[in-house]
Amino acid sequence: MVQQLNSLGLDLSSGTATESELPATPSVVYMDVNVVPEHDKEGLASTISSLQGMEMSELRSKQIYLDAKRREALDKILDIKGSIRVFCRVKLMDERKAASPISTEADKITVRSAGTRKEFVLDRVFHPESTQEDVFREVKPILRSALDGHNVCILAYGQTGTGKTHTMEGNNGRPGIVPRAIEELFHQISRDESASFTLSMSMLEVYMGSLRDLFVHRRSPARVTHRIPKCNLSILRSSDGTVEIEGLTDVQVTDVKQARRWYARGKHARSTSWTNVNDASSRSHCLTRITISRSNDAVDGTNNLVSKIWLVDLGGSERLLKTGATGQTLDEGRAINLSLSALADVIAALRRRRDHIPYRNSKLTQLLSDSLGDGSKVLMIVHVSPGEDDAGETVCSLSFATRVRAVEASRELSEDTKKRKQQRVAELEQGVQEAEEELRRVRDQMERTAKLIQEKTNTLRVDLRGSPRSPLTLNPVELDGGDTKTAEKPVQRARAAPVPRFMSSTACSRRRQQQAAESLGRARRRSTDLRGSQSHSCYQTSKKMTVAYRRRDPPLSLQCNPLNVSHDSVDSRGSWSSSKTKKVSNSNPNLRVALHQQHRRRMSDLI
Ligand SMILES: Nc1ncnc2c1ncn2[C@@H]1O[C@H](COP(=O)(O)OP(=O)(O)OP(=O)(O)O)[C@@H](O)[C@H]1O
Repeated sequence: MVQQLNSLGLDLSSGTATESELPATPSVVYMDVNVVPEHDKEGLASTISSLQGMEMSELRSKQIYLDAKRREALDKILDIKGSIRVFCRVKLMDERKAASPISTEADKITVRSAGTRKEFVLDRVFHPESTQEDVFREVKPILRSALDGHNVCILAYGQTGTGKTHTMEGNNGRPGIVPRAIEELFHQISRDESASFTLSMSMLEVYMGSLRDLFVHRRSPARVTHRIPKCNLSILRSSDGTVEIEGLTDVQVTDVKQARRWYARGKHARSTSWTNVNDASSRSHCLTRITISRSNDAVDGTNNLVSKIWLVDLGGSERLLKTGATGQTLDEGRAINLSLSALADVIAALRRRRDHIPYRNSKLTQLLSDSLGDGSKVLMIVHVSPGEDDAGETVCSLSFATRVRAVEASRELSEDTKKRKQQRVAELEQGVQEAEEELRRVRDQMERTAKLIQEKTNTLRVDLRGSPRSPLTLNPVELDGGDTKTAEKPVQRARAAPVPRFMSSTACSRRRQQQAAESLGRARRRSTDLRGSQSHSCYQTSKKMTVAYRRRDPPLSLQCNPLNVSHDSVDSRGSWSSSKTKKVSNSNPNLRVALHQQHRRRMSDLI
């Protein structure tokens, strides 16, 4: 068998057969059936079955192995680097200002002020001239681990005006982490054929301890009293620790453009809410959640993983230091103070591997509780001002960063150990790169093999159609994989004819044919269902949608709107227009069905 495959130019051991090594398309040679002796036809059929069976299954096994190897190496890298990492970004210095009291090194920042000198060691320090690209380069690997099934949390922390929003959102010319992450995720899933992915998005704001959905429709202030029912969402926690927010709008996004439009809408709602509640900009936390459903059916048909990425623009921390505030300002200051302090406590407890992690101390930590702990990857970017006037607050922010980091590793490690760690990381990174290259080669070979199978199958079909000797008159519709009903009669005729043994259908091929017919029937039924269906039926087809997305088919999303929010409610400017077809779905597929009735009730209140 191996000899047979090798004679076709497919080298299983190396997996590096090239296009030129593959045999020329034999269809021209076999157009005239008289040229194809019976024993050659048998050989062709047995080659097809070998390619379908042995070759493809070997390639698939290799793909699974390499993917596992790549993920394992990536996990090890993140473990060595630490699953909680703290970066610092120093804001670009205003030219008019005097010399900065801050000096930076790759992982160290020093603040000199009022005759004192304080040094802080972090995982990475970005100097004022660092670009958005520099920052994102360090963030990128963590996104890969989200696609591999880990929950990820990226938090921007710092005094008001130090560039948290600049880092997370950026602007048109210099996009920040969120738009870049969206683009990167779509780029990675388009290349990763080891699994199918579906992405969905939510945005919310934590203000004074209550949660507000940023994707929800808002009316003019005069009608606000009737129209903002989703400003105090509840947090649900399942027995396995998974967190879900009851009634939070979760929109499935099938491409970068769509995701960007939703993000623009969320940002817009956030700024509007600031205006509504008077200067709340630095008193709220803005959270963007991207949920990734990974289905490994492309490889082994078993695993289904759901992971999420939280991208958090935290409220300004300077209010922690302010005293003498009264009334609402004092309350807001307290709310921020409490939630940031609770966050630091949680991260410090996790870092020190404490038994009890105090998640319940704030809404923010409750929300993030399944994305901060074991198996999750956390990245906090602490923002500081380079100005002399802000030196006090800078020291406070960096002390907070150090507390979060709970220096247990790098600073206490000897230079020798540090070097060994770096070397190990470099080796693992090399391993990841090699596995990715090998995966690309395997994917190419799978494509070539599939093409070859198709060509050989076509050759046999052409032979049967065109053969003056052959009594078979197979229906072209059936031959081309068409409607099984229309193909039924000719197939029966074919059965009755004296078919060569190798051409008679096997139990396996009959089963495949049966499955194809069933899935065609299912697809038709589903597309009919979708026209008037509820959210859950759309989610059932999400896997198919991903496949369609990959193949650049006409967008199925136009038939199936898995967001439960009508597409026409989103215009190109990112503004919101009211639509009666708008519905809300829960973002956690596991809770979706259970919560379905509640959502419908909530939305019926809305309409
Ligand atoms: N690294 C940087 N390079 C250039 N401009 C920056 C940088 N960081 C911040 N800025 C600019 O400084 C201003 C304030 O930044 P930004 O709004 O991001 O601060 P913030 O920390 O999010 O404030 P707040 O807490 O009020 O939301 C913005 O105009 C922003 O474009």
